[in-house]
Amino acid sequence: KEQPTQILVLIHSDNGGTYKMAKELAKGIESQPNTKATIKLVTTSSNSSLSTLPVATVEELPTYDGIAWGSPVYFGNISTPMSAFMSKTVDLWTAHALEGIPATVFMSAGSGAGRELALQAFANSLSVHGMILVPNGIRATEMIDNSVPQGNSVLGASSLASNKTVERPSKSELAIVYAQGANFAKVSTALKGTFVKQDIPDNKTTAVDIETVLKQKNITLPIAPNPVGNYTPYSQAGNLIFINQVALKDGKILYPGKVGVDITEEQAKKATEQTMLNVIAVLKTAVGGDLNRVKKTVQLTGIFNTTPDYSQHANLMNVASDLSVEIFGEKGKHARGTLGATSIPVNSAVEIQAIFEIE
Ligand SMILES: Cc1cc2nc3c(=O)[nH]c(=O)nc-3n(C[C@H](O)[C@H](O)[C@H](O)COP(=O)(O)O)c2cc1C
Repeated sequence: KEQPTQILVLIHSDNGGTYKMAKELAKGIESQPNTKATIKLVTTSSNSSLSTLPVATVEELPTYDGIAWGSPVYFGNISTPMSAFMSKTVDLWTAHALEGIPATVFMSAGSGAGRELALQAFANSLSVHGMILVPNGIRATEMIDNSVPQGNSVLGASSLASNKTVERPSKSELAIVYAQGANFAKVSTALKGTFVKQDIPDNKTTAVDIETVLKQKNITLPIAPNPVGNYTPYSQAGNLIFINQVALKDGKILYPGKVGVDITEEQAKKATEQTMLNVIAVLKTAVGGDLNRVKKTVQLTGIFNTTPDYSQHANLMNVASDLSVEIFGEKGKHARGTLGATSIPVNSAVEIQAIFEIE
């Protein structure tokens, strides 16, 4: 049997409107023989009900037979996270990697103000990549209920999410996006094999999605602790992020005290792990939720509450270093310092100071 036509439905969605459209588009795609639609986000959604959706990497885009792009309308344009994702595709553009791949666009708007401008703006970016734009024309408009406002557009489906005369996306809007998906699948299948799948230069092809790594390794990030003084949870200077954390867990210090006196080394390691998870939770806030933007762990400094004769700081700190490498791979390798202190704020056994480079 021939390989199925693989179509990526690539979206940004925070309130879920774009996602509902994406699901219907995917149904339309899969209504066609031997086609498969995969919905992925450009970045983790702020909506917890979408938190299980996978996040796409830029590098995987040229591996599909077609890409359907979906975004909320932001001021008559594509949304900021969609735009940020698009900005990461320069290497693909240089490599002509998306040339000739079919693309189609759909959007969730609020009032609908500027939505056709926004759909067109989407198409502008995709034209720069030389993708084959597949507009929707007046497909399925004969099925729409004209007694309520509808988000139909010849460029691609849209939804008037804040017009609540009917539930949104409305049945009519869903019918249009379904028809768009079905047509897009036909075009993608027809054009399969007419474009050369490119290898992407440099080692970026091996990039892994950090959220997937966290899930695979069963690592749950805590909620980033709030500052308790006149300072910020992180500070950014250029592309560098500076973070300092102690072993706070749910508002209390995990295993407080002096290593070897109040707590065992095993407990100190648990405290170190918690501290490093706090660091990464804050880092996630610093990169707007997208840990794939972390380019490098630059340096980690571990300060431990120890007796004057203690010498196994490195052992304790390995927990934090291992976690960095486990999560970020090669990019997680770093320079490191460790030292002992007679006391640490709020009687934490450990404090970690961290510096990361981000893109
Ligand atoms: C910063 C910002 C700008 C927006 N600008 C527009 C706009 O120009 N026109 C419009 O119709 N809706 C606008 N909206 C509303 C969103 O497009 C709308 O809520 C959309 O349905 C959200 O999609 P989602 O449910 O997938 O997150 C804007 C929303 C935000 C947050």
